[in-house]
Amino acid sequence: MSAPMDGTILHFDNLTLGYDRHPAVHHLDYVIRAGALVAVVGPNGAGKSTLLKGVVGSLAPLEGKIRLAGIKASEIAYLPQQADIDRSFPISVFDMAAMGLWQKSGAFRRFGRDGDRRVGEALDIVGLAGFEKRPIGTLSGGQMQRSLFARLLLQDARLILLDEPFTAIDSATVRDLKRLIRRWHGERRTVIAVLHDLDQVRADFPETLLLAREQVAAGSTETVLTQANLDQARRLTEAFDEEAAVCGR
Ligand SMILES: Nc1ncnc2c1ncn2[C@@H]1O[C@H](COP(=O)(O)OP(=O)(O)OP(=O)(O)O)[C@@H](O)[C@H]1O
Repeated sequence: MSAPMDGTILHFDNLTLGYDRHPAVHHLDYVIRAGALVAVVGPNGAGKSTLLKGVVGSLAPLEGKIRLAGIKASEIAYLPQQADIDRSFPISVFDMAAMGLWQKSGAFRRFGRDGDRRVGEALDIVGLAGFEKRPIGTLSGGQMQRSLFARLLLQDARLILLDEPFTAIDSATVRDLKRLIRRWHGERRTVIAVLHDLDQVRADFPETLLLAREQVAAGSTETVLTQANLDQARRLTEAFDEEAAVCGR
């Protein structure tokens, strides 16, 4: 990876994101270092998915900024929540994974034998060798998640965003996918994952951003995931007014 060891990759500057002028995340100031492995946690509705959507550019800030440092938008890979993925799309496991190559080379390029080999290798790594021709609609939840991780592998991205990658996934798949995340971390890629299982966060993610529409705490996981901070996040999320307008803070 070409990212400097102590460089930053992503800056949130007084960031407010929302829908129809109603903020879902507001006044966030935080910096992510290149190579960091960061969990984003918080109660339901805390704005975690919204934050990732802002980073991939599918939601423009209402206020403030998201700044990428030293990377291009095309170097970001994004795994949406399972509920947001249309599995009725008639595409094979092979072609789904191969989409990971497009981002670098353009959608209509043919990849030839080298591309086919790389897709095969990625499917092998995620444990889906032999599934190449299966329509994605016939996969189990865990198999589908494995095929999406194969796509991420092929994207070869420097910043990887994962929205609830382990929700409703069997334990063997979780174990295998965690291994891939560790591999990405070892390769100095930056990984940001929205997670609900705090034991998982404590075990595998050194850094945590605790959100409740605003930042409650951020930094080393141990200092962020205290009972006091978690209680505060719950109180703030419960008290949030869904109809609130963007404030002038
Ligand atoms: N497309 C949308 N249009 C309007 N409001 C939305 C939209 N998507 C999310 N919201 C609202 O924004 C707020 C934050 O939602 P978000 O999905 O970011 O929360 P979350 O922390 O990811 O929650 P969960 O843990 O339940 O997935 C919620 O009040 C939600 O209803």
